[in-house]
Amino acid sequence: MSDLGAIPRYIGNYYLGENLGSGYSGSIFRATHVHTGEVVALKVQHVNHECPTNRYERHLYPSLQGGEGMPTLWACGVEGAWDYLAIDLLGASLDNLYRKSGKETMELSSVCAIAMQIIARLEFMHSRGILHRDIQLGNCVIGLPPNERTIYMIDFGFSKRYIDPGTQAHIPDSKAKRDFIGNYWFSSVAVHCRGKVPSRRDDLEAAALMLIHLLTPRGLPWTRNGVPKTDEAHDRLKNEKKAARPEDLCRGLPDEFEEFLRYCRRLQFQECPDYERWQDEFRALAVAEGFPDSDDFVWPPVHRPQSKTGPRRSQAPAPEEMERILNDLTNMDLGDPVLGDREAVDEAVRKAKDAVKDDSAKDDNQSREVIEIVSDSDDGRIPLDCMSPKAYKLTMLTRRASDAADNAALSELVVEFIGIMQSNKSRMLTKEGFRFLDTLYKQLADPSVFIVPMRTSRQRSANKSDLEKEPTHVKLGVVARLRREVLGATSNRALAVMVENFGQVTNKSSGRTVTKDGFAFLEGLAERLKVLQ
Ligand SMILES: Nc1ncnc2c1ncn2[C@@H]1O[C@H](COP(=O)(O)OP(=O)(O)OP(=O)(O)O)[C@@H](O)[C@H]1O
Repeated sequence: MSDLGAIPRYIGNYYLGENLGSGYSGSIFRATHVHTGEVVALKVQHVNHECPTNRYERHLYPSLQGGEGMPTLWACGVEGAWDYLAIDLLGASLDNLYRKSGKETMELSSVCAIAMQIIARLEFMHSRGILHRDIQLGNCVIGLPPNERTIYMIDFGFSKRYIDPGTQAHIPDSKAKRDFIGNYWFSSVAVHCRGKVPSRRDDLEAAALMLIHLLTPRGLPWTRNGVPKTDEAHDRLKNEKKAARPEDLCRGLPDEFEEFLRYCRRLQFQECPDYERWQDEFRALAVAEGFPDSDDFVWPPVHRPQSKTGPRRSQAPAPEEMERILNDLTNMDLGDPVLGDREAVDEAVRKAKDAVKDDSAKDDNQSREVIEIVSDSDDGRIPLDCMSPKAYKLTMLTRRASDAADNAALSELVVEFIGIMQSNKSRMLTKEGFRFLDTLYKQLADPSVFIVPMRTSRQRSANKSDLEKEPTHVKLGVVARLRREVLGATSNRALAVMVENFGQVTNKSSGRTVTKDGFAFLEGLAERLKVLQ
């Protein structure tokens, strides 16, 4: 830590004012240029500091100039015993904003904006051949007006070039034991717990963990005991981090967060992340939740009347509880046979389903209520009224698919499925999308089950192993082949196998995204279903 008392009042033509923050390696002051009057943030560090981060930053800053959300470097140098950097004066860090809000979690709209902006910042830094390596809330700050909606990256003291400027070669991977670089909370499992060399994927994983942290009451589990003070405590923290499964960390959150974390962890050491795709995913999520189509970070967040922000948790009864309530209602003697009369129930169910058919595209609240009462719970995780519109529509579509009476009805549902997938910016097949394909498969594989609603998942016996045995280049061509072959299919059974293959290949693809070939296959499927009765 710098000796604050020893820092002079003037350094490099700057007059030092208020101390804005002090870190392990130095202090930051609001400072005014003595000739121009320009106000900057002056990062000051003793030249003999054991960890000369200012010196590192000074060499990296020039490569980052001009990027959105990258502070401008106004001056730098050494004066006497002091190494200084004069950079844009910025506003509060995300950490400060989050703490001061006093809320358990950040609003989903804010987190989506943070996601889009941080991914864009990393894309820029990586495009300049630099890794951040210390992504955390304290290193993301908002600008001062008029830039208060922009998030800036600061603190490049741990940053490093991963591309050799001379040879353009990527840094090599290494199994050699190395000191940990990063932070306890958000550094990736590979870097923090397994001692791997950081690369682009690890910056992204840190961002993913940070986003999940913001949406989790009391934060990520391993952050709850504070900074570890002993090696044993640090080891415990690492073990907890390593053991935490994405599905547990992201329980109750929109799927995108779990998908993003898994995606980051699947990336290879030298692989270039698909930054654009993930910015699109979080933009699409925000839009699907009814927020503006913008990555502006608006703070404090604007109140939304029909907010579904924060983790999707609901006050609605658990599925078992709901079933018990319905049973009790059915058994009650209310005089008139209302719920107790099977025929009345069946009639109500039929009407409700008709209403949904008419209204399914409109997200009608009234029909939604009816459906919730007559339908069984989805998977017990996210109640219908808490789902994103895309998830909700796909869930409704799946229910209609399980009740479909013939191929013509299935054909129409496939067309609707295409419509839902294409109306969303994200073409990723979510678990609701997979459920629709599953149901379609079941209907096609065994036509005798038509009309009987199937709510349970079942084991599929078809030749999964054949597909798994195929080499990657064959797999890549599977959807293109399906697209061609679907038009010549002669039975529902053949279509079922194709739907299954399509689901498996998409599930194995890195983005689980429905490609152009995928949509063409689905269109062909809808056509074929009309022909095969
Ligand atoms: N440009 C800036 N404008 C305003 N405040 C800033 C600026 N840069 C940093 N700060 C404040 O100073 C704090 C420390 O900054 P920074 O992280 O760059 O320094 P550091 O010495 O590397 O810190 P640490 O050792 O904690 O990583 C930040 O959390 C932030 O609150």
